[in-house]
Amino acid sequence: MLALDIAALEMRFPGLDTPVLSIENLHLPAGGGLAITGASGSGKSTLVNVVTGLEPATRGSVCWGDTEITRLPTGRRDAFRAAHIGLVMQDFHLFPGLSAYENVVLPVRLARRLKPGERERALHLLEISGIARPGQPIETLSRGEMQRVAVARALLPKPGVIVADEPTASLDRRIGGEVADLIVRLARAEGATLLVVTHDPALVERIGRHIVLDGGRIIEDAGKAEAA
Ligand SMILES: Nc1ncnc2c1ncn2[C@@H]1O[C@H](COP(=O)(O)OP(=O)(O)OP(=O)(O)O)[C@@H](O)[C@H]1O
Repeated sequence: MLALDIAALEMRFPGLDTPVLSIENLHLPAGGGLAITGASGSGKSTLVNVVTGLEPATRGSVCWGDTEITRLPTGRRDAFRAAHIGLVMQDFHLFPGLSAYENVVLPVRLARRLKPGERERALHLLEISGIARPGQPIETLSRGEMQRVAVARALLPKPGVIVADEPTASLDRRIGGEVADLIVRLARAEGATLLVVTHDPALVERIGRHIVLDGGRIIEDAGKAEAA
C-alpha cells in the first residue's frame, strides 16, 4: 500500500486561461480510500490521469510513497503505473477473443513471465470475484461479470494502489452495488490504497472519505477523520 501526497498541483491546457486542475494539498494515507465526485468538466478524469502518471502535470508534485511520479520521465512513469497501480475503467477495457482468465493475466504476460503462484492467484481472484468459469470467453460474460474480471485483473500484480474511474457507471443499480462492494472489499483485503471517481452515492458512502471538485479545485473534503 502507498500513501498519496499532492502539493501545489496544476494542470493547464493550451488555449485555456485558467488551470483545469489546481490542488494545493491532498494527503491520503496508505491503505486509505478516497471517493472523487464533481460535475462534468470539474477535473475528475484529469486528476486520475495525473495521479496515475498517464499525463504529466504542468506544475507541482504527486508522490506515491517515496516516489514523486511527477519527476519521472514518461517511460518510468509507465513502469511505475504497471507495477503499482491497478486500473479499473468504466468500460472495462477487456480483450475479446480471450477467456476471463486470459484477460486477467494478459497485462502481466505482456510485460514479463508469470511468477510462480501468479496463475493460482489469478484463478483465486476470479473465484472470489464471483467468476465461476475462468475459461469462459470474455464476450459471453454479462457486463457485471466483465467488470469483476477487470477488478481481478487490476489486483493480480498486488498493486499498492487501485484507481477506478466510474467503475459502476455502465452497470444497473443492483449489479453496480455488487461491483462497488467487491472493489472496496478486495482493496481493503489486499491493503491497497483506493481512489474512485464516482457519481454513485452508495459507493461514496462505502468508501468514507470524499472530495468534491469544482473548476479543478477541491471545494469539499468530507469523512477524512473516519476514513483515516
Ligand atoms: N487535453 C485537453 N485539452 C484541453 N482541455 C482539456 C483537455 N482535457 C480536459 N480538458 C478540459 O478540462 C476540464 C476538465 O476535464 P475532465 O475530463 O477532467 O472533467 P471530468 O470532471 O472528468 O468530466 P466528466 O465527468 O464529464 O468526465 C474540461 O473543461 C475539459 O474540457
